[in-house]
Amino acid sequence: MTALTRLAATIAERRDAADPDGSYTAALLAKGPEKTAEKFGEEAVEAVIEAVRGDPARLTSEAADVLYHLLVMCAARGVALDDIEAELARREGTSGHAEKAARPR
Ligand SMILES: N=c1c2ncn([C@@H]3O[C@H](COP(=O)(O)OP(=O)(O)OP(=O)(O)O)[C@@H](O)[C@H]3O)c2ncn1[C@@H]1O[C@H](COP(=O)(O)O)[C@@H](O)[C@H]1O
Repeated sequence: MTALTRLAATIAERRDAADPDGSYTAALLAKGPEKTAEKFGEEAVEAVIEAVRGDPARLTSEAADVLYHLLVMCAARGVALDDIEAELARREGTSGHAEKAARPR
């Protein structure tokens, strides 16, 4: 099991059972899906800033925040890491250029 898989399972547990006083994840989810989306957006912008600045260690840290907040945002809407992995698997082998060219106009 990867750290990402364990993190997704922890987030689902916190969503379904945890006390917001003892869990940041539960406290954030208790504020609603819109708040989780806002936090994801903030963290994504921080990662963009670090990508532009170019320090790999700081970008790694911000990227970890982005993945955590992405999973919390998706959990708030009932989307699991398994669902995202299935979508990625469906796309495997299809070039981004080919997918774009096949879109309805
Ligand atoms: N990976 C993370 C993780 N990454 C970031 N964060 C938290 O995300 C928060 C982001 O900080 P900010 O200052 O941007 O946000 P904020 O303090 O909520 O401020 P507001 O803007 O919301 O007012 C910090 O409290 C970080 O600690 C995380 N909190 C939890 N996890 C994982 O989730 C697990 C469960 O955590 P709990 O739910 O707290 O038990 C942990 O064991 C970790 O594995």
